[in-house]
Amino acid sequence: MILDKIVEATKIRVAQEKEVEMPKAVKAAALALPSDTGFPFEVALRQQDFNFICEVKKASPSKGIIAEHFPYLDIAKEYEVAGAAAISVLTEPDFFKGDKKYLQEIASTVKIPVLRKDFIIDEYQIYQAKVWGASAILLICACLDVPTLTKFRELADSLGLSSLVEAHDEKEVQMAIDCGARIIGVNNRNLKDFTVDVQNSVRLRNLVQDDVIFVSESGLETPEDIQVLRDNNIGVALMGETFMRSPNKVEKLAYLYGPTYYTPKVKMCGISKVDTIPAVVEAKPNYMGLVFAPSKRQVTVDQAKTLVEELHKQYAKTYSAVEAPMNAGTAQDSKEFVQENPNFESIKTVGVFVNETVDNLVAIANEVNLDAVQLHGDEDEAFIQALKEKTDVEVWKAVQIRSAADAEAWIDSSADMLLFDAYHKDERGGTGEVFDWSCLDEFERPFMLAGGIDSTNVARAIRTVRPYGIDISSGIETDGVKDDEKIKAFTNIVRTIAH
Ligand SMILES: O=P(O)(O)OC[C@@H](O)[C@@H](O)c1c[nH]c2ccccc12
Repeated sequence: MILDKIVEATKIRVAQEKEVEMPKAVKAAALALPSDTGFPFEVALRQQDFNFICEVKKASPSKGIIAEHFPYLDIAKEYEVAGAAAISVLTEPDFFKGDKKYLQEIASTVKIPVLRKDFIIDEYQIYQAKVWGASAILLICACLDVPTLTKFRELADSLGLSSLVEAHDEKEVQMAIDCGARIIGVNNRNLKDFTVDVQNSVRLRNLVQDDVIFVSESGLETPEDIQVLRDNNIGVALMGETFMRSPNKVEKLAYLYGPTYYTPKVKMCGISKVDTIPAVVEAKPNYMGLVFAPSKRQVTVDQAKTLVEELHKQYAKTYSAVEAPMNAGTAQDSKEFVQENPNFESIKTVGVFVNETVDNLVAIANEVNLDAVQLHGDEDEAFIQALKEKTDVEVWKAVQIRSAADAEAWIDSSADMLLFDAYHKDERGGTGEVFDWSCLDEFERPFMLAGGIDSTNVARAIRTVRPYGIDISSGIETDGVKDDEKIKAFTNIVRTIAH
């Protein structure tokens, strides 16, 4: 049986590895690392909607070589961009052509948690996983007894590593439960004869309580497969081969998720140079943000005026010729055309302010021709109401989020839009920090999501938070300067995943 062979080979491998790196040293290195990790692997798998663990796998005993060309780091980065919740990396060398360096490099490159996929039979391998940067390990019920599973899970816990405990049948699911697993994976592939049956995880789902994370593993290929899992109360899929064989993993994951049924608005914020306008016009976000408050992206009223004029001029030049009908001769015709063609909707401009007076806000909004003002300071509800009496431009309120209550406090605000950002005790925004989006799970009002959004997390932001819109600033910059390529890449990702 293949599993026995793999376990035998693993024993030999571990013995050899212990010769090279002394168990004592590996253990000490693991213990020197922080154990208060917050178990990011589990947090990731508990996000709203459905979550994918995408696997980096060069070969397998059942399929032979899966990826001749194996740019493992690019594959992992693409998984992250695509919106994977976590990445699984094979480190088993003899049957799966894995390598510890794949895990080490991937874990130090991506921000999402990484699982060490191997045949763990010795505590030594758990310390290794920690040292190499994993957030989780795999424990296979077919290789270990319950006392050992328990011991290994507890060791992993003490290091801040999560354990995905893998089962294949009723008996093994019971073993997983008995060892106290918080994550149980049911393998659809029988490791004894390689047969695959996607229904296997569905069949065993009800044996496991709802507070345990349940993962369906192996042999998953189509959106229909994923739908079957969803319909059966399974929220996580672990997939390797299907992704490894897909040339475009962002498209593949979007296809497996299915339509988002909406497209979030995009606001590109902190535009401060005329040079950036062509890229903005080309990307066609819904909003362009100009920062009037003190910031490295601050613009003066005059600069803002020039930027807005330039935006409107270049926008008209780029799109009107192509999209407006030939007979849109009169101003009235063009206006009607614009009204009837939502795609033609121009890019609106939003000014960002901190504790500015009502009079100044009104004056600047008029002079610069802003469509909205976004208040990032201590402005309260009374201030917003006073401002709304003096102007027709939209009033947006930015709120820093530490808890669900911070958002809930604004649910009845008269602000036209709320924008949620990371909390910072000194800064008013644009720090590039991501906050705990689950604070917004129960929030029932449209909002813009801000705070450290970039190409690597926007897919997850859209799928898990479903915000009315996305606000991006540092995520489209390189070294503090807006980057045309990042603007383009970000726009492409949003278009690929949201439809
Ligand atoms: O490539 P697939 O069919 O999507 O399967 C991925 C993963 O489930 C599979 O690689 C796997 C499941 N359990 C394992 C244990 C060891 C090695 C590999 C595995």
